Order: sequence, then structure tokens, then C-alpha cells
Amino acid sequence: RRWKYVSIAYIQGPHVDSFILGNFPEYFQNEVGQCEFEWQERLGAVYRIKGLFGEDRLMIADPKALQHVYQTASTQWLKPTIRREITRMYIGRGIAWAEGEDHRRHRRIMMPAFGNIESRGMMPLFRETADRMCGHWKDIISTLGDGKSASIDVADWLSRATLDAIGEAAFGIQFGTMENKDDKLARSYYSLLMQAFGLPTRVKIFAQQISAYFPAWVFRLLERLPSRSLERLREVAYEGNRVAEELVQRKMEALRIGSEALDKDVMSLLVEANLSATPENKLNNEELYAQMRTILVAGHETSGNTLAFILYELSKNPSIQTRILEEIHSTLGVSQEYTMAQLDRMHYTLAVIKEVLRVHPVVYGPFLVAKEPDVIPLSKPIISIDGKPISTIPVSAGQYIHISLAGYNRLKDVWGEDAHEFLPERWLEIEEGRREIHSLFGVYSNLGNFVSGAISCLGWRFAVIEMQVFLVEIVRNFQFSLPPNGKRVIRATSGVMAPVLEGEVEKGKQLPLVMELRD
Ligand code: HEM
Repeated sequence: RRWKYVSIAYIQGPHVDSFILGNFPEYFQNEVGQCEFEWQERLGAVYRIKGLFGEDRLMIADPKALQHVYQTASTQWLKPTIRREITRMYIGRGIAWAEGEDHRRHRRIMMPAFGNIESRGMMPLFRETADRMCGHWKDIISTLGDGKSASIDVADWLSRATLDAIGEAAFGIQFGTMENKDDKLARSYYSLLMQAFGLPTRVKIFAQQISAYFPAWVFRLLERLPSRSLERLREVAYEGNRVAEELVQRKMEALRIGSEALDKDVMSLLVEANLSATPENKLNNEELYAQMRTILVAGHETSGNTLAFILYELSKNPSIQTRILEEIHSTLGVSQEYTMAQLDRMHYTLAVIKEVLRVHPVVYGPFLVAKEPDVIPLSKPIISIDGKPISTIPVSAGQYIHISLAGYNRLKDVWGEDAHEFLPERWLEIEEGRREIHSLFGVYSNLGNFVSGAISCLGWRFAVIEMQVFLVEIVRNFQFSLPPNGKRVIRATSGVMAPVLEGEVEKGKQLPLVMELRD
């Protein structure tokens, strides 16, 4: 029964130009979401796309189907070999690599470090890092600008600042990336994803996609090849392990001698949880090192790029900056200090963050493979190529599915007819019961960004708090706008979606904004 093939050829799909590459060139070479928005408008929230050599794959944005795959039937759906192997190569055999019961063991140990109280406790560390970044921006304005304003590549700064924030909050280490301290670990992780996987050519798309059919042992042979991207992965793996080992040993020693002032960073909590776990639940040293490297990668460019898109949206909408500033003043008065409870009372600021997450999901398209035959339910029937309504889709073991998080976050059936509009007010309407979200999917506010269920993002609270703090600090110090006659900002596909400039794609991630000191 397991290997019985069930065709999905009866499901409608977009036109294909290339038998060899299928729909991948459109998907990877256009701006994030561009194809999916057009496809889902025409074909519904689930449709068939072509992989290499005519292979049929499903693209899924339907909330009930997503809930099924990530929650109800999560044990049926696996991270494909290519995903696991690449993860193993650059971050090791940690939680993002682990599968099934093994994954549950990793997650049980890591969960306590990412709870509500623990994440809220990180706020002062984010505050300190955000303050430092604003201080650097002020220096740039007074030295390189006209004393009042200057053009600053905020994407680069936010990338460095979020790396420093992870260093402090997750490991209790000062990377000093913003101060250009030559930290080898930070340097090797800095903008890793963009350089290793960014902006694929047709040849690169073919190479990446064909490797989805390789068994794990082929990756182990290939990873020894001399190539720039692989070289970078090796460098990162080596540096990551070196520092992780040193750090874990230090934390264990502190616990062993019962150090009074036990650190409250994520890694200390993790080592602590591991020491008190039963033997069969414990993580070994290699796994602990891999968790540290996972957190570095998972928590750095995701938050940094989302913050860059927040500033991008706000630079187009000065009235939103004003409204956030008013909210800061009305909540805090003249005080420079604040508590987490005060941040949470800034409903409009939080609404802006949620709306940017919805419109600009930096993790836009994970993919999974069926371990067993499964039947995927849909919240709204789609129409087959011969005109019949379909409300469930049977699939065979080995069926690949692409999760359209960009598509889900803009689905009109979930968010309303204005799903494509950037409208922070929608979140206030939802809060006041004047608007509904028609979906049960998503660990945070029904957004697709952090998915949900067994492999949902562990760091979502951490990320949201980090964004709250950075946004408050930036808006109360600066007003900002797009440069006059600046190039159009493009949402580039890469490991994590990043802002790049039209005509300067080869330069990689950048977002120059005119930052002006507030009076
Ligand atoms: C805006 C910021 C972030 C976004 C959009 C994001 C998104 C995601 C997504 C979509 C996944 C699931 C990937 C998959 O397996 O399909 C994930 C997993 C994960 N994220 Fe995040 N993330 C963010 C920030 C963070 C931060 C700040 C941390 C840590 C400090 C973090 C730690 C993790 C970990 C450990 C996992 C693996 C969970 C597991 O496999 O059980 N993330 N994230």
C-alpha cells in the first residue's frame, strides 16, 4: 500500500515553459510571492506545479490543508532529505535536522528556554543592542551626513544588530559585529544564507533541484567538493562547532560548581534542562553544539530581514511613523525606560509588526515530503482540470508539497478582499471583534510566518519582542524615508527573503534609507 502511486495530474496548475526546470524558474527568479499571488487568484489555494522533468508537486496555501500537514498529520510529513542534509552540513544534527521521536526529544529539551517568561526576560538585552545601533546611526549622521540626516543601509545594520542580539540573548556572548570586532564566528555566520544560496540562476536552480533526488550518502560525498558555497558552509560548520564546544563546556562547568549567578541566556537554560533530563531524553554534546548553531542561523537573518521590511513599509508611510511615535509618547510619557507590559500596551505598534509579517514573510516557502500515503483536506473546494469540485486530495508516499506561506498570508478567504493591502488597522479591528480571520493555522496570530505544530518556530516570542524593542527605539530617535530617485526595492528569493535593489541584484541585500534625527 505504501508505494502505490496516486496521481495528482487532475489538479489544475500554471502553464510550464520548460520541461526540464518545470515552474521553478518563475518561482525562484521572480520576487517572492509574485507567481503564487497570480496562481492562487486563478487556480485556488491548492494547485499543481511542475518540478524537474514533469514531476507533479502540490503548492499549498489553504488553511485547513496547512493545519493538517503541520498539526493533525505532522508525523506523516517529513523534511525532505535535501533539507535535512543541507541543515546537517551547515548547522549539524540539531533540532532543525532531527525527525520524528528524535525531534521530539530535541524539542522537549529546548522548549523551556523559549517560554513566555524566558523570552520576555530578554527585553533589556534587545534594548541595549537597539540603543547601540541607534548610537552608531547618530555617529554616522554627525560624521558622514549633514549633522541632521544621512543615507544608511539599514538592511546591513539590522543584520549585524540582530546577530549581536542573538549573541547576547541566546549565548551571553558579545559578538560586537556592529563595532566590526573581528569575531570569526559572527563573521562566518554573517549573511550566510544570502551568500550561500541567494538569487539562483537557471543552472543553480537545476543543481539545487536535482539534488532533491539524491540519497543522503551522495551529499556526504558531494560536500567534499571544492566550491565557493560549500567552502563557506565548511567554514561556518568549523567555527560554529569550535565556539559552541567552548561555550557549552563553560556553562556545564558553571552548573557543576553551582555558580550563584547562573546566566539566563537561552543556551544556559538549555544546558540546565539537559542536565536534569532523564538519560533517554538527554542531548549529547554534538547535539548541544548543533542547537547553538541552529539558533544562530534560525534567529539572525529572519528577524533582521523582517525588521528591514518594517522600516521599508514605514519609510513609504510617514503617517505610520507618526502614529507609532504618538503611541510611544502616550504610553511612556517622557520616560526613556519601559517594561514588557508597557510594550504590550502599544497595540498599534504591534499591529504594524503583525502586518509586516503578513505582507513580507521572510520564510516564504518550506517544502515537505509525505512519509506515508495521506489525504489532505481543503477548507474550500478547488476545481479539477475537467471541472469537478475537489475537497480532499489523496497523495502517495514520496509526494512533495511546497508550502506557500507568502500565498497563505494574502489569501482573500482568510484575510478578506483587502488581503493584498498593507493595513495595520486590520489587526486593531480583529482585536475589537470587528473583523475575523478565517483560519486555525499559525502559532502566532494565525500568521503563516512561524507555521504551527510540531516543527513550528521555537523563537517566535523572542523574535516578536526583539521587533517591538527595535521598532520603538528606531522610531523615537529617527524619522526616515526612501532616498529621492532611489531604485525600486525587490523582495529577493534567497534562503531567507531579503530586500535588494532593482539593477543591483548582484550586490545582494541592501536597503538604503534616509535617516533623519528627530528634534
Ligand atoms: C521573524 C523571525 C522568524 C521567522 C519568520 C521564523 C520562522 C521559522 C519557521 C517558518 C520555522 C519552521 C521551519 C520548518 O521547519 O519548516 C522555524 C523554526 C525554528 N526557529 Fe524560527 N523564525 C524566526 C525567528 C527565530 C528566532 C529569533 C529563533 C531563536 C532565537 C528561532 C528559532 C527557531 C528554531 C530553533 C526552529 C526549529 C524548530 C523545530 O524544528 O522544532 N526562530 N522558524
